[in-house]
Amino acid sequence: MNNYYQTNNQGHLIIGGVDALELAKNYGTPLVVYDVAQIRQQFQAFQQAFTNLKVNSVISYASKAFSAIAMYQLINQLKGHIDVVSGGELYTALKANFPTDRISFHGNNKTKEELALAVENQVGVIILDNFHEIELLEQILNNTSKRVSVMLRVTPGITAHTHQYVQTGQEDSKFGFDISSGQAEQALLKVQANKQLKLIGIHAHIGSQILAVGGFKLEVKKLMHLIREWAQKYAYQPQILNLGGGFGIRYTAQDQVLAPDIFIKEIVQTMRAYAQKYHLELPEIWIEPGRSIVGQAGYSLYTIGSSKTVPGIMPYITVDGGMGDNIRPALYQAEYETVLVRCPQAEPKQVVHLAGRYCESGDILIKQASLPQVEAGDVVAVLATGAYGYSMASNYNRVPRPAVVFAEAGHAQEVIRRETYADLVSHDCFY
Ligand SMILES: Cc1ncc(COP(=O)(O)O)c(C=O)c1O
Ligand SMILES: N[C@@H](CCCC[NH3+])C(=O)O
Repeated sequence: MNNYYQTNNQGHLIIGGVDALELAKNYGTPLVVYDVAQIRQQFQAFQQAFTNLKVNSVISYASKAFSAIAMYQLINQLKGHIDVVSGGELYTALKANFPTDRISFHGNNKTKEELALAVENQVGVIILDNFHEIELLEQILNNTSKRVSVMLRVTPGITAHTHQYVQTGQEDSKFGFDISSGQAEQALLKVQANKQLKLIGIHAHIGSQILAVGGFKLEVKKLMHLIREWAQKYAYQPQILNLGGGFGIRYTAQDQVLAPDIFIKEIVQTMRAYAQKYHLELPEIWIEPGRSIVGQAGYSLYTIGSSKTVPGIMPYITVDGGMGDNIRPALYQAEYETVLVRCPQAEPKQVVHLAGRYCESGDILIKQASLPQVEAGDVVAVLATGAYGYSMASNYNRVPRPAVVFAEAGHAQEVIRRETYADLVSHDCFY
């Protein structure tokens, strides 16, 4: 079969050494389960890749991919950094007692309150995205003696080879200071003019679910060129180059994935070559992987309910979740694979649309999914749902969001409890 899931001696799917049928029985479905060892392995693979190349580096987990107190605890155990993009993610990290000096604060429209929360909690670095934000931060620091470390997010003018909705490095992007029009340079001057802002690095992020290394090499080239220009013109050289995230994962057999060490080796080689060519010191390299840390470690378990068969039309088999817990198929036409939990290795016998339960025709989790014979009550697992699944979940149709379980070494623990109907109305007020 394949290496993307494991089974026990009863032939059932296991996740983190725990029988997935037991997980479905004990915690109910839909259920999101993470194989924690896989998260650790991915994170450590990025750390090790830099260590092998003797490069100073930071792996900052992009927590928008999956944010939870337990997840921040796990990254802390691994001595990693995190990036947060909202007051809510920051608050969650604070609740997890995540060391604030290892937090990067991102976002293209941080509010004054969010920036103040970041300053008050002494986050490691605020990644500045636009002029409005620089002004807000200056207002917060005014009349204090505080000094804040910042990076500038620049848009390098690179169109990553990925879905249009997850491209971010092209000039026509809502994120960051554009390099070619001179905005990035203006931002540099503005930040340098304020002694309370300490510019420690330059940041760029070209997009997400990128499966080839070419875009990253181009990014390095553009950024090293920029650094040379600023070194010559302003005698300024950033100590850090933050290349963002975007490393792609395997969703289906079509995705040819590169291992972290391949990406990192190519990136570092390119950076070393430009550092030598431009007579620059090699900056410390930061990356912000999100999807590649949690994506393949996550599994969504669903119970099959109704089915519909019309002669001459592909059958629909419906599960008890869908776009409320995984919006990605509807939003990006994302593709997934599914297996029958009681027997993942069973021969496929039918091709069906695996539909969700929400009141939208577009709520199809997998179009043309290959499945063995299944019946109502069977549990299926959709694979590689760990990134941007739960984190983008909604209460559409007032369906409670699922529970999330961490499984490791044969032990399972709920890390986010399932929402109840009472939770759903807990913010409603009588009129
Ligand atoms: C600034 C920044 N860093 C990191 C990421 C994480 O990307 P990914 O989950 O693709 O690794 C994103 C999202 O695309 C981002 O916008
Ligand atoms: N939500 C997107 C990724 C967004 C990356 C954020 N900058 C996805 O599911 O593919």
